[in-house]
Amino acid sequence: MKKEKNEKVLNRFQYSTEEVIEKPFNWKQMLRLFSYMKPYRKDLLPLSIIMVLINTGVRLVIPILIGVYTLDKALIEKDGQLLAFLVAWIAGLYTISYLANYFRIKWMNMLGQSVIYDIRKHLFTHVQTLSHRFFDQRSAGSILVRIMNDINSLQELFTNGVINLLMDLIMLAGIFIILFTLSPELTLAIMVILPIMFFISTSLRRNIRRSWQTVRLKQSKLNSHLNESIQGIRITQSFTQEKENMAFFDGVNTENFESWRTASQKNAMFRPLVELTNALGTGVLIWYGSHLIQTDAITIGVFVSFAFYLGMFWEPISRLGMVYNQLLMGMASSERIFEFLDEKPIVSEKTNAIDLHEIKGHIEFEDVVFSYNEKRTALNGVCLEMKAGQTVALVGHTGSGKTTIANLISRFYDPTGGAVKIDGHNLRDVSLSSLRHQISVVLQDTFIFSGTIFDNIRFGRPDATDDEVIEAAKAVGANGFIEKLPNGYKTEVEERGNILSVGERQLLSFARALLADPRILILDEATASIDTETEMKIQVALKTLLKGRTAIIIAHRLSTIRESDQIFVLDHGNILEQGNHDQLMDMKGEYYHLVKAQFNMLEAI
Ligand SMILES: Nc1ncnc2c1ncn2[C@@H]1O[C@H](COP(=O)(O)OP(=O)(O)OP(=O)(O)O)[C@@H](O)[C@H]1O
Repeated sequence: MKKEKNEKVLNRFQYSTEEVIEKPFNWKQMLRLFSYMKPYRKDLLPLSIIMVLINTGVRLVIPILIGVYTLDKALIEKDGQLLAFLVAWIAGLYTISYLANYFRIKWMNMLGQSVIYDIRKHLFTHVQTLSHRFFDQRSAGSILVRIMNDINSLQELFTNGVINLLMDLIMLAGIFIILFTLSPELTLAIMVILPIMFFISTSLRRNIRRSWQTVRLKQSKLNSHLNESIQGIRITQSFTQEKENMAFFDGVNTENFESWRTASQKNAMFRPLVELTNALGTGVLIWYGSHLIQTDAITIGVFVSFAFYLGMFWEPISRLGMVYNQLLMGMASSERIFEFLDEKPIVSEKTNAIDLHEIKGHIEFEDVVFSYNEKRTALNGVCLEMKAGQTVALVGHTGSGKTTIANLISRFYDPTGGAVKIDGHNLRDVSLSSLRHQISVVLQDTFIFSGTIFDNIRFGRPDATDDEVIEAAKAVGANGFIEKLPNGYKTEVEERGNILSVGERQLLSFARALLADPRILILDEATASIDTETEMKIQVALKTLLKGRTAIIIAHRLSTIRESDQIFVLDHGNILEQGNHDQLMDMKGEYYHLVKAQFNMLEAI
């Protein structure tokens, strides 16, 4: 029984994680990704490449100077002057290599960070233009993951990968050419370690990286659970679900721990294996190299140069393996990023869209049909007219289409059939910003942004002065509670405005809307019950807010409905009745029954 209960609880927590971390190489996608480097092709990119070339060239030359020239020539021939000259050159070259490396890292990091900054900005700007339908189909978390994690995983590729690839290829080619020139036999002999090195730097490393990826997935699951638990703590406590919650947490925490243990065990194998391979290479060099010295096939200087180059082998091979892995990961991440970037807003502006100047606020729905998806129609040929300056109430059962009508007026969606017109302009022909600039939407659940009360009210009109903000707050009766807050208008409120009550948040959103001074106001009245005093304040505030503009209210309060100029009664996406309160009551139809059932206050009317 207990187990069954737990299983039910576990079903509650379903976190989707985007697990595809690698994709096959795709040239077209790669070129598109690298096109983000274009703005830097005249400064950071060439500068970094020059530093790479200098650094690689210098590092390739130094072992020859040490082995072949210093040992074989200056020391064996006891040429003091040549020795001093070579030592000075080697010291100078090391300094150049150090400086070139310093600037390479500095400019490459700058290039990588700038590209990441640009991609993130591009993606965020684009996501902001997307239609509501895009957000209907995705959770905020999955969008966040793309803007943060997927772009982060490209960071290494751009910061180190791309340019290091060039450096490593030149370095490896350079080492081989020099080694072959010095001694082809010894070169072939020490090549035995190459396949092992490639194996370690690609397969083994990928295996380790996948294990770390699993750790990250487990961590994000843990994060999601923690987030949900803290957000929903009040509900958890009131339903006494702490034990079940803890059991689930324990499971995710253990998974996280186990995945970490596997990854760190694999990781621990890496370094010793690399060192073992290096030791194998050194063994071959000593064994076969000393044989070649004895047979006079090579000099001691060549032997020493070989030892230096052998030490330089690992770094480029290891990094090539890493870049390869980064490229595969970059493919998966960039595919997800491009999927968002290629998403077109469903509600788009025509190229010759009209800018609506000061509108009057006359709204018409002409035979409007709309569905969110193929399965169900939300509006079935709705015809309605709202005259400029009128207050219109939309009433009806839940799911009858009230919010949909409001959404179409703001043009968050386009109708599937028919037309929505404002002042005679079909909304399909007007520019979105000029339309939305003149409409304010006040939602039931007022969104409070983190910032001060000032910032929150000013959201609708960022250029408003402090005095204008205070005036708007006074007009809707919000000034009283704001002044009682610890820092008045400068009080910091959190993301969801937890320190404010439902009624206070409503008043704040009224002040925000009043300050924006829209021609059309869409208001989804809060359903939450609030105390009579606040209720009265809200009613008074509403009167101020509605004055002089067209207002569409998704009404839940009888007092609001009664004072409306017109009421539309909706049912399953159709307008059943329309008129003012008295007319509709006289009809004794759907409205009459709705009022009777919902408000149970007929006697009072
Ligand atoms: N984003 C959406 N995607 C798919 N279907 C939706 C979406 N929003 C609403 N619907 C569906 O469209 C129909 C009308 O919904 P709408 O939100 O307009 O109703 P409503 O009258 O405002 O209801 P409520 O009073 O509960 O807010 C409902 O069947 C609803 O399930």
